[in-house]
Amino acid sequence: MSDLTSLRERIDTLDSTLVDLLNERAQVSLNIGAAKRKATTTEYVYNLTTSICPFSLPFMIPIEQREAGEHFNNVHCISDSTTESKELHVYMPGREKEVYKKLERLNQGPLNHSSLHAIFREIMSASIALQKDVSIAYLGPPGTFSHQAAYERLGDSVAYVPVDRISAVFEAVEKKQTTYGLVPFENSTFGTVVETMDNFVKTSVRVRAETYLSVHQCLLSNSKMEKITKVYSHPQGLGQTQKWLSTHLPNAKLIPVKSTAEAAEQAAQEADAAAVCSELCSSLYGLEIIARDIEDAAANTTRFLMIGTSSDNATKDDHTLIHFTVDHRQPGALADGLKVFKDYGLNLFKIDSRPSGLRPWHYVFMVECSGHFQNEPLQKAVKDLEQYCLDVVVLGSFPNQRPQNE
Ligand SMILES: O=C(O)C(=O)C[C@]1(C(=O)O)C=C[C@@H](O)C=C1
Repeated sequence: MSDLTSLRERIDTLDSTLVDLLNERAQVSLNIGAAKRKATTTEYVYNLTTSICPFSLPFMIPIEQREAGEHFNNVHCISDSTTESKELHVYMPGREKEVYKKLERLNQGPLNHSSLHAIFREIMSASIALQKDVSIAYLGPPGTFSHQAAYERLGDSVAYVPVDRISAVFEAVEKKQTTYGLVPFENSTFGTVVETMDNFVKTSVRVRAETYLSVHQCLLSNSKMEKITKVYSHPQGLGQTQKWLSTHLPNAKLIPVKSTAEAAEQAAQEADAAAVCSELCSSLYGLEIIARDIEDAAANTTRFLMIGTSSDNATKDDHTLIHFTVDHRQPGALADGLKVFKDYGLNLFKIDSRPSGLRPWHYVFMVECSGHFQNEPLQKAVKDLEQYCLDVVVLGSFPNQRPQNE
């Protein structure tokens, strides 16, 4: 027998063991699904009859009441209680983070970590789909960076639903048309995605997970570089490549559209047009790659948030997103409000403000801090913050997934 034949026989035997093991794992996952279903029903009955959350007010007051000023001194805490616990949550970002960490520890090679990660991404994707039909809405059409980020997170076994605006991602989750949604939150070069922020201020969805994607922009077109007169992209795409575009295409008209993949779709239909988008759009929309890696900053990364109807349970390393409006009539209210995070040892990572939409020069502040809303320090901080605010909304907690070298 040749070496090759015997080595292939060895692979055949191992494959057969792998299939058995994968199915054994899948059966355990089905049992986990059944256990979660049972726990969900029990938890629901329990939470309806007891008040375990210190802030057990409804999560979000209707926008009409806010506009009428009926939102003063309201704290809305996301708890495991009432309506949200009726749902079976199969995507557990905290548990997945633990699984991936354990795999890295166990892995002695020759498989590298990222190959093992990709294999287990698909194993867990299949596992999720066995427990429940899962779908995720993203800013489409197919080929956007949102699409890629969602796929990297949830793998091949769930359904991907493209929508045409970021607000439609929120809507799909709110109306339970999809299980989850994925929205771009901030880019390391071009900053906060304001459309996402504005939707967070008026939504009832909760943050479930975060995910980071290295973003490499390409210039795609079916025209030669010297013939290009217009460039389509999402404002973030144009923003992340502004130096490159002003150097290489100083006279081109820059046209913002709703997404990078829509830009590719548009550029494919017009002469002398190009799109700033992902390389993937080249094959999806039939465009040539004119230039690769045209982002102005080498480590161009976009951070996305996965939204759903609830957050996952606390892990050892979580972040929480909160928005609040301060009472301007109290001097120093914002400074006092921010100090509560320090008082409870909670690190502040990010603070943004947006017009509240209620009246001119009135702002909603969005902060991201360490900690989980299920844990005492954050619960106490939120309670103290209430003293300085007209309204406090905890948007959710999620495991910290920031790449370690950043
Ligand atoms: O541990 C769970 O809760 C599971 O549902 C199992 C499992 C897995 O296959 O390992 C599947 C999906 C979750 O996102 C995390 C883990």
